[in-house]
Amino acid sequence: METLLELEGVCKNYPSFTLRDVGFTVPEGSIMGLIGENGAGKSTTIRLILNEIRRDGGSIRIFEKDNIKDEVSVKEQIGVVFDESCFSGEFRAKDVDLILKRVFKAWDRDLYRRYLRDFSLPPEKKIKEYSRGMRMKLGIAAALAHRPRLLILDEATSGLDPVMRSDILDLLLDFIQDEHCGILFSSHITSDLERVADYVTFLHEGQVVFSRAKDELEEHLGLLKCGASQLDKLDSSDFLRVRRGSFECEALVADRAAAKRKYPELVIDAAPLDEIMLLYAKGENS
Ligand SMILES: Nc1ncnc2c1ncn2[C@@H]1O[C@H](COP(=O)(O)OP(=O)(O)OP(=O)(O)O)[C@@H](O)[C@H]1O
Repeated sequence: METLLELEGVCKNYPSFTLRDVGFTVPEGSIMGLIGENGAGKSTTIRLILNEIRRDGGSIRIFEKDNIKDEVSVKEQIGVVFDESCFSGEFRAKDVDLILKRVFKAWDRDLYRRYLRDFSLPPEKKIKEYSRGMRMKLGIAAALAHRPRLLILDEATSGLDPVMRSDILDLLLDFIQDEHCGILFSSHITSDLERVADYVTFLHEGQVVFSRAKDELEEHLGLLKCGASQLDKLDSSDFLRVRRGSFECEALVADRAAAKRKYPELVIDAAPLDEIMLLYAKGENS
């Protein structure tokens, strides 16, 4: 199985933010979810992959080629969807067709028109007259109509209603039916990632906390809940992160089965992605 995208030791320094040593891979036939709180570095990572900003260290390989040296050829096979439409509001969907057929060698007009029909997007209407969901769907149609192997979505489902989000997630699942394709999908809507992602990379304050198969996370990580006095009696080396509330405390454990054996009297459930994010954002080291 080929690796579609591979980041190794990627760094970017801004005056008040550093993306440090970021690494993860997206294999063929899979969806990688990139999660993290606001400002964690998700968009910065995506902009580095697309060579829109200069990286300060590390390497990025797309289809096993360098993302800078081979930028033109790799971009021909990448579809990108941002959280805001990148087309002028004065354009119509039919103008996007005319523009992108000059940009991409593999632009498929029939496929694009089929997406417009399937998504109920009127080709004659100005984009500024579309709803947010319609603009998002137009972005997805445009990203898919040149038949990319790698689809990159930056917060593409945020601000959409559950029905529209569900449609888009179904479309993504459909896209990776072709096992040579893959998706990098950044979102802070953890339930969307829980539904479709095969792998999850969690960015926190510019660093990767983990990059693992979603099933593995569900199987191994655990969320322990107990009172403050009880927590103080437990072995803090078992915990990755701890959050102390006035009534209840939560601790994230790396090995749920081992923690259950050690503390059979306590409730230790699987840790949902939003709880993991919360514990890293608001909790403390044990
Ligand atoms: N051009 C820039 N100059 C300076 N700082 C920047 C620039 N672009 C981004 N940053 C900073 O980098 C940090 C990470 O931003 P980024 O947009 O990557 O986060 P994010 O995880 O995508 O957040 P969100 O979920 O809110 O979109 C932020 O602190 C931001 O202020």
